[in-house]
Amino acid sequence: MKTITFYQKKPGVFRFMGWLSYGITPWLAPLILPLAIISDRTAAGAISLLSYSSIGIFSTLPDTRQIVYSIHQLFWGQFRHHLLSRQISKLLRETLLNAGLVKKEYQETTGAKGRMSRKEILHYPSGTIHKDKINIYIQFKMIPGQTEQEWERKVNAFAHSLGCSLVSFQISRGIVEITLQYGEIQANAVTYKTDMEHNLALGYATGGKLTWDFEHFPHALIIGPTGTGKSTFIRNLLVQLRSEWIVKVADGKQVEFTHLQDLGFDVATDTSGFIRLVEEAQIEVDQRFKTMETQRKNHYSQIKEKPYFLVIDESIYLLEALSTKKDKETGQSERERILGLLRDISLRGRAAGVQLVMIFQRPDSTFMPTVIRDNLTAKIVLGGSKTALEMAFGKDKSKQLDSVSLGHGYVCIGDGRVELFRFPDYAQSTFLDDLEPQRSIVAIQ
Ligand SMILES: Nc1ncnc2c1ncn2[C@@H]1O[C@H](COP(=O)(O)OP(=O)(O)OP(=O)(O)O)[C@@H](O)[C@H]1O
Repeated sequence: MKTITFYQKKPGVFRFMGWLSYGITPWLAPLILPLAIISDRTAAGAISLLSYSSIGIFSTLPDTRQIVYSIHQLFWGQFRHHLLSRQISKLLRETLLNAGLVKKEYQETTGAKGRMSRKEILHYPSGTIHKDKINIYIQFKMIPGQTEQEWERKVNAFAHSLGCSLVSFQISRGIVEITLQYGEIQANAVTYKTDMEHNLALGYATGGKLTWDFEHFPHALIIGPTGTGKSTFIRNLLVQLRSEWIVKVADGKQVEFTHLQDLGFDVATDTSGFIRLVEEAQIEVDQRFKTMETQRKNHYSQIKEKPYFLVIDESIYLLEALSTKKDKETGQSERERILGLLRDISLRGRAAGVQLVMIFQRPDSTFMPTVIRDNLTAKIVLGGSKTALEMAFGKDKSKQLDSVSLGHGYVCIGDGRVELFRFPDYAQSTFLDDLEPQRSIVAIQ
């Protein structure tokens, strides 16, 4: 991680000249040093000439060229670093000023002819800046008298002025922390699962592979409007579900995952199939709980059960199709009954090892009651529409989040912070090719 200096005031020309001289030290030193230490000018000139000839020869020989370049970089890099600090500081000072986050003071002076003049003095907050290959981490100390709200309202301005996207924003004890992403998160490689751990890679965040530990943070909620890469993202998840785990898929779109049937998956494509899968999953929860009770255990792994996944794609289509007519006996409609079962799975699924992965195209509280939503502890938003972000992460956490480009999303696991991540583009044909050998092993067994 590199540190960038934040200049509260525009650095002067002397500082610039100082860094420039430092940057060209390897080229200036052979000229100045001999002259400085040897009083005999002819000898100094000869040493200088010898040094330059050596540098010239070293720069042309393939074996030593790299050494000369590295020495040059060491010094010149510092000068460039100064230029970057100047440039970023300038942009930040402008942003702070335009955002009204600068304290202004006026100084009145009386001139020689008794004329009064008023000078504006600007006090910028002190700050530190760090940078890695992907993010810029900015920390400002609030000026006494400033409020959190003043900063919150303007935080996006920092992202816009630096041409970055906002990754996170936090204020604590007068310290404002802003993380901006300027580089690309690389997510070229599909993650194949090679271990038995009860976790799945969701993609890549700035710190590397992003893993969802579904044992501790059960159930996933995925929201992504059409075209945001939902199906691609699900393929990235499905390919990691180990063949010995139980996987059921309700496919509301009736196209996306239907062909998984050919590979031995239990896929439901219509309403009755969807109802069956939800009922079965809830019965599974019940049965596992009963077995755990009789064996005096409290976790499904202790009764030798495997993780069970119920993946519901396009949940709204499936829930919408359910009848809302109240049953005379139970006083409950079919939709209410199924939502009740889903709620039960979401509440008791963790101990039983039954995981819900619910995918929505649009956020809609009618089909995603708060109680279910709150129990889906891994929340993922692709695309990043404001309503989707608010529904998944709540108003506070989503306030400063911008929409993201294709292949990116935001994730929040448990009570953690919202993180930007990227997932690989994963073609359907490759996915099916990848699954074929896995499932045929199960079929042979
Ligand atoms: N991670 C990614 N990087 C680059 N392109 C991607 C990525 N994920 C998906 N895409 C591209 O975006 C397009 C839409 O992807 P996908 O079909 O998965 O989206 P979707 O949200 O399921 O859309 P729909 O709801 O219309 O089916 C595809 O052309 C796909 O190649």
